[in-house]
Amino acid sequence: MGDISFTPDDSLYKYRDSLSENYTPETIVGRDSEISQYHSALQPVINGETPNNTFLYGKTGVGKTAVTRYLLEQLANDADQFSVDLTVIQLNCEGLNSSYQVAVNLVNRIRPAESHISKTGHPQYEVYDFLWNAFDEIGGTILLVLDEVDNIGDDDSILYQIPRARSNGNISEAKVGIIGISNDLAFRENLSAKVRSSLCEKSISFPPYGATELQAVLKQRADVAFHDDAFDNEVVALCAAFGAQDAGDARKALDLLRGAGDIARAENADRITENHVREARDELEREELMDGIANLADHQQLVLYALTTIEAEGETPARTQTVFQRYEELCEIAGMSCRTNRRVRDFLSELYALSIVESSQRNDGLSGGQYRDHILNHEIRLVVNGMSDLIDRVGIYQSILSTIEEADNVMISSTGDPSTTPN
Ligand SMILES: Nc1ncnc2c1ncn2[C@@H]1O[C@H](COP(=O)(O)OP(=O)(O)OP(=O)(O)O)[C@@H](O)[C@H]1O
Repeated sequence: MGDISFTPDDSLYKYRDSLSENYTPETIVGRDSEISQYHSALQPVINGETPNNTFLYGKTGVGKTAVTRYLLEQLANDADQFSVDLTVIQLNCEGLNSSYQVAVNLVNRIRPAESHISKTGHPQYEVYDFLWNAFDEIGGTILLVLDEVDNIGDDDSILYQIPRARSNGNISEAKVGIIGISNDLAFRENLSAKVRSSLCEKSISFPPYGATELQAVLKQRADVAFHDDAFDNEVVALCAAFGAQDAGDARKALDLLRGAGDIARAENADRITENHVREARDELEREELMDGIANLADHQQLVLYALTTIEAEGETPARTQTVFQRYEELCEIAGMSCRTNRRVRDFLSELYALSIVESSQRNDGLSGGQYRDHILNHEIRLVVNGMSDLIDRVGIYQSILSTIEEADNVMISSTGDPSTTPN
């Protein structure tokens, strides 16, 4: 075996970790309006007043956590300077789906390890009492940052109890404010009126990033991550343009830039090109699609297989009924019993929700009726690749044969073995 030693390779990257999730950028760019609203929501803290309960909402990767971290750090510094007694408690509510569990976790977060309470052994009122006492013991101003707050799904919500605790006489020393964060856009609308009015005294919406904002975010990181001559503005602009197209998610745009850097490094290139970005995007799209397809149940995959074979015949967009007929045919080939027409319609809606399929509502001018038609949202070869296990079991449908042969040829030639490379 040849030399397998590892040597540091820093011809491209100066500090690759700055493109990772855990890196905190020195400043936040492209979120001025949200920062200004958030700043005024937090202003009472520094005045020694009761904090506003504030609710942040927006899709994933739009800076809710980054902006919160940035402002709370500044607030903690300024609180020190103006002798405001401030304590910030952060809790991610993922997996905590009742107020009871949230209250237990908060109590244990505040108490030292030796006096933690059991996760099930106390009645709810007792856990709340522990919590009020814990708050009063801390005293001063307390900000509770509850990330993924939409997990808490009960009526007698802690999101209602905490804002009321002072006026109800449960706490006397501490002034507690909640910062709730959610990427479930329907959560706020579905809250009961009483919870909404207490939790959402200030609501701040974080819209998806546009290309200009993403460009600023990426440029700032690229300057830290790469050597000056390893990238140019076109590369950053292309990642930003793709990012804006893909839901305006900064996390994905950063992943794309890092992916492009990694491909360039693997090729020993001394700078990142637009081609590296396109390759990285292909790779990320493939991974995402693979994950999406791998999580589908067999019949959902069969419906996707049906649409894929129709697309390979050049017959998409295809109506639901056409997809259903091909699905029936595939079920028969596979020796599986079919689901109903209605179930297949639901499967298509789910594939649409996962962005695997694109569907549109159409009006039939002559009959005045309405129907939906469907088309793949990705290249056939990627979808076929993601369904390879199912295709192995069901068999290769005639219309996708050439796609599979082409993919095999690519794989054979990429092995670099000239004896097996077709001419
Ligand atoms: N305006 C910004 N300036 C600099 N970096 C940013 C900005 N917005 C987001 N980022 C970076 O993008 C990534 C995702 O952002 P963040 O975690 O804040 O998203 P989020 O809205 O909280 O998403 P989620 O709901 O999934 O938690 C982080 O690495 C963050 O540092």
